[in-house]
Amino acid sequence: MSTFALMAGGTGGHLFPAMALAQELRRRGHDIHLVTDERIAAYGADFPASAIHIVPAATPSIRNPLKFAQAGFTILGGVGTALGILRKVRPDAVVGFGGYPCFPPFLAASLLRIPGILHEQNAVMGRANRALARFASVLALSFAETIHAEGFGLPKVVTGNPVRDRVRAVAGTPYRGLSDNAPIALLVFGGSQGARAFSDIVPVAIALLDESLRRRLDVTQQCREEDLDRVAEIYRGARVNVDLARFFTDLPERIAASHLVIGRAGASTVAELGVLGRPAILVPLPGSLDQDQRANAMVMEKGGGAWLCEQATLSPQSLATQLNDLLLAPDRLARAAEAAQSVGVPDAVERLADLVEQTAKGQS
Ligand SMILES: CC(=O)N[C@H]1[C@@H](OP(=O)(O)OP(=O)(O)OC[C@H]2O[C@@H](n3ccc(=O)[nH]c3=O)[C@H](O)[C@@H]2O)O[C@H](CO)[C@@H](O)[C@@H]1O
Repeated sequence: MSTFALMAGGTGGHLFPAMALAQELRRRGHDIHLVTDERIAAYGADFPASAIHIVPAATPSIRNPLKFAQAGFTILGGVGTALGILRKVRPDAVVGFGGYPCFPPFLAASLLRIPGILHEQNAVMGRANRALARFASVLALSFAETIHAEGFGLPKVVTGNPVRDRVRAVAGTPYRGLSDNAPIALLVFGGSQGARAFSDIVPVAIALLDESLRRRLDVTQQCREEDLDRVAEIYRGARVNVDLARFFTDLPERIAASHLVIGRAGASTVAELGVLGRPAILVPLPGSLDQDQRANAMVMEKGGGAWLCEQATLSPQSLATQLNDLLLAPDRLARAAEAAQSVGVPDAVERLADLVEQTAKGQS
């Protein structure tokens, strides 16, 4: 039995792959500790670890010198806290999943000469991971082609992005094709924090569809708290069945049950659509520094499993036209479902767990 410390920023995107790995390593009899930030309270209630350690972290902002200095002190404090934790836990290896909260503990592990695996979930290597690469023993990638993953002189292994047991439990559910006049399950979600743009655009687009399509729709939509009432009102006016929530804990089952998904293109979203094999309209989060979601969506689109739509050109009218075309073309949806599945990596978690065990034994 070995002990591993997993390090991940406390939101869904980084935390869910860490959770998937923790589940697998525990099945293999290992002891797991999680090192994260205080946001864990919202997402990590059922994280399988013998202890969850909170380490202070900050995102350095280069534009503001005062904030930059403050962040520097917080990070130094975080390294100190992490050194104390790691000396006590004595992990055989640490695994960093990216995000600035990983920075202090991963650095601390390197100071203590504990082998470190970095996992990148996106098709663009994130800034925190790039900054940490020189302290790592090996880099695990989700996509064979990952932008900015070159030049670190590190061994690289393509493992895929691990998905949680809850996703794996429904993998293999066959895609139910659309048939004439039968209900249509449409799932709309915006990543772990919801997407305001989907509340603005999707219900209005659906209200523009022909009545014959609208009455067949069963919509599930994740909405931010403040948008729930206005979105419910639009669906009510359009006489469309809808299930709205701020966060669906049973999202994997809902993805499996859907005919079509409208989503952002965060790394776990794309990995889950692949493992479950469901067609999607992907609208990458605009304005992010590295355009990581755009790169993730492009992998899925290239594989034939999704249609990439830029938010800048998405309007209720354009979405209504696209939905109308797709929902009246069951064959296109079924082909895209199959193509999405061929992009998925269902055994990513085993591959990553193998790599972690090998690295701890010094075999990587
Ligand atoms: C705004 C932001 O920083 N986004 C980043 C964040 O995405 P973010 O965390 O939003 O998105 P991801 O797609 O990676 O993860 C969302 C996760 O939440 C789950 N889910 C979502 C809605 C719901 O109601 N229920 C539910 O369980 C999904 O199943 C999925 O597992 O991390 C990703 C991985 O580094 C990056 O690609 C994103 O760019």
